[in-house]
Amino acid sequence: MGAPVLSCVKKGVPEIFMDCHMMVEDPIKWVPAVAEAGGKLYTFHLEAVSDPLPVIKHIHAHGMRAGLAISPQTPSSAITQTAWDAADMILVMTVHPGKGGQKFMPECLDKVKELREKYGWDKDVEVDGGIGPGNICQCAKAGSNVIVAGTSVFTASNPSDVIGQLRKAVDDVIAERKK
Ligand SMILES: O=C(CO)[C@@H](O)[C@H](O)COP(=O)(O)O
Repeated sequence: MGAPVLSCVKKGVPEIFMDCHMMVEDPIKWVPAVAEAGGKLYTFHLEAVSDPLPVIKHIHAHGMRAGLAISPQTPSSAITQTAWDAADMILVMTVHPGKGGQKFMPECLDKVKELREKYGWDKDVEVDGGIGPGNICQCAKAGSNVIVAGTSVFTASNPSDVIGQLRKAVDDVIAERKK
């Protein structure tokens, strides 16, 4: 899905917040087009760049929030303090990026825990891949507060009920942590 599709979605739903996960080789290249199309959060892969900071600066200069993603093979230690401070969100993939419908990899949640222990709660930590009502509590307890769910929502007989369950699990953990 590229910028032309984003433009059409934005036209149909003007108030939409488009979180754009860019699984591309040269992420800096697509920043202007995605911003122009109405993207609000531009997430790119750490594995695709030698230094994430220039890309993050470019994203911010185009008026978007910047997300930094790590794939299952990349350790949490690859997210440096500088990268954490510069990004608005870290995405910890819980499947190998590429397609929906894959099996959730629970071991990836250790990285969410490590990031929270090391850096705290001043940034969003998103998880993506194989997530649904059956594993959302694990994700939320590990420290993720932004959830991507495809198959579990789109194949549900009542998608809004599934979304409600995902939201509640995250909200409950956040409320518990604030006590
Ligand atoms: O882009 C990706 C994986 O590459 C994800 O966004 C998935 O598409 C999420 O779908 P499910 O894993 O929830 O089916």
